[in-house]
Amino acid sequence: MTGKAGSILIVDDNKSILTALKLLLGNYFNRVVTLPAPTALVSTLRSEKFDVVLLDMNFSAGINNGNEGLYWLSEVKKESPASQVVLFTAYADIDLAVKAIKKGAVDFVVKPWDNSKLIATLQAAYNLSISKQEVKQLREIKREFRSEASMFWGDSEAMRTLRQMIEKVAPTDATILIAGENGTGKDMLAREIHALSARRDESLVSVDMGALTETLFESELFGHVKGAFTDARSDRAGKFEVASGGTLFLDEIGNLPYHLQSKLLSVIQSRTVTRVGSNTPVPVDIRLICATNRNLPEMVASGSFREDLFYRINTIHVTLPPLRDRPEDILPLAERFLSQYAARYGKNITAIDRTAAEKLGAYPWYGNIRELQHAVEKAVILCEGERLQAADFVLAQRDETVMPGGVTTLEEMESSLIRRAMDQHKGNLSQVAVQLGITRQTLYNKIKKYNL
Ligand SMILES: Nc1ncnc2c1ncn2[C@@H]1O[C@H](COP(=O)(O)OP(=O)(O)OP(=O)(O)O)[C@@H](O)[C@H]1O
Repeated sequence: MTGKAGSILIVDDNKSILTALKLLLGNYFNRVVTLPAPTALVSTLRSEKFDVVLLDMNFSAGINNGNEGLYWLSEVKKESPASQVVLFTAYADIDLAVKAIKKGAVDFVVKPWDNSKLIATLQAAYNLSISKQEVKQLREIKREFRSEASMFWGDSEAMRTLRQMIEKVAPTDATILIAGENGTGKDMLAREIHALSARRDESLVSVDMGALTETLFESELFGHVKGAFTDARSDRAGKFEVASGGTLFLDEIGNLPYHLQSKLLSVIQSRTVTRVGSNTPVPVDIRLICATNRNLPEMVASGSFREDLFYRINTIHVTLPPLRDRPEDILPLAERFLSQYAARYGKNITAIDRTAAEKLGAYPWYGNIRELQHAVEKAVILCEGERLQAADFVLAQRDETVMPGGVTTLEEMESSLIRRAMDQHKGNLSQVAVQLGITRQTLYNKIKKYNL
C-alpha cells in the first residue's frame, strides 16, 4: 500500500493510546475512528463500514484473560463480516492468538508495540480485506454468469454414490482429493462442496498449481512483504491467507514440481504461512480441496509425487467418472446446455433431434463434459431450425486405434466397440446394429464370435 487508503476503527480503553494511534495511523489510512469502550462498537459498525478494526483484547482492568476481546471479536464478525480484525493485547499469549484466529481475527499485535510493525500488520490486514472483496465480487459475477449452470448429477450409479458421499463429507472440514479426466467437472464439484459446507459465505479461492512458475510459487501462495524482492512494492497476502476462513482449491496438484511439494506440505501440516521476506508465521484456517487428472498413486510409486503429501491431501478421495462411462447422462446434459446456449445466442431451438441424440450417445467424449458443452454451443450457432440435427454436431474424428483400456488388436477393438454400443443402448440390438452400420444378422454373428 502506498499513500493513504482505507478506513480503520480503533477500540481501546486507554485514551492516550487512542490519541497516539489516531495521529500515527492518520498518515496511512484515509479515515481513522477511535472508540474508548466497546459498548458502542456494534452501533458504530452498523452506521459505517470499516476495512480494518484494531481491537483491544483486555478491557476490564484486572481480568486479563482476553475473553472479553473474543466476545467483541465475534460481535464485529457478526455485524461486519468484511472488516478484518487485528487484536491488540498486552500479553504474548499464543493460545489466545490461535483462538482469536479461529474466530476470524487476521492477526495479533502485542503491546508495547513497535510502530513500523503495527503499521505493516494493519496495512496487510487492509490489503487482505481488499483481496477478499475482489474475490467476493468475482464470485458474484461468476455466480451471475453461471446462474443456470448449477451442477447436474445425473442418474448413473457412479454419480449417485458419489453424491451421497459428497453430501456426507462436504459439511465437515475434511480435506478432499478429486480425481478425474479433463473436463469431468472437478472444478465444478469443488464449488459444490464449498457451497454445501459451513464456509459457504466465505471465499473459495482457486489456484492452478500447473500454472505457477517456480519464482511465483511462494509469493502467490504465501504472500510477501514490501521489499522482499524487486517487484514487491507493498505487503501482499498470498492465496492461503485470502482463503482463510473459507476453502482453498488447489487444481492440477499433480503438476506441482517435486521440490516445491515439500514447501506445500509443510504449510498444510502447520496451518501457518510465512510471507516471503518475513519471519513471522501467520495462522490460516482453511478447508483444502485438491484436484488432479493424473494418477497420483502411480506418481507416488514412480517417485514423482511425495508420498507424505499424497497422504495429507487424500483424506477423502473421490473420482469423477468419464462421461463415456455414464452414457445415460449425455442427453440430459446436452439438453441443459442447449437451453443455456439458445438463451445466450437468442435462438429459438427447443429440442435435440433423435438422430442427433444417437450421434451424441455413440461418441466417446474423451474431453468429457467440457467437450459436450462446446459441441452443443457450436451446434446452437450452426442450427437453422428449431431442433438440433445430427449435421449440426461437428465431432472430431478420433484415431480409433488408440483406444483407452489397452485395446490393441483389430478384433479386440471390434468387440470393445460392440460391447460399448450394447451398453449404450441397454442391449437393444436393432439400435446397436443401426449405430454400428451393420445388419442385425452380422451383429448376431459377431456377438457369438466374441462371446458377448
Ligand atoms: N455435473 C455438471 N453439470 C453441469 N455442467 C458441468 C458439470 N460438470 C462439468 N460441467 C461443465 O463442464 C465444463 C468443465 O468442467 P470443469 O472445469 O469443472 O472440469 P475439470 O474436471 O475441472 O476440467 P480440467 O481438468 O480440464 O480442469 C465447465 O464448463 C462446467 O461448467
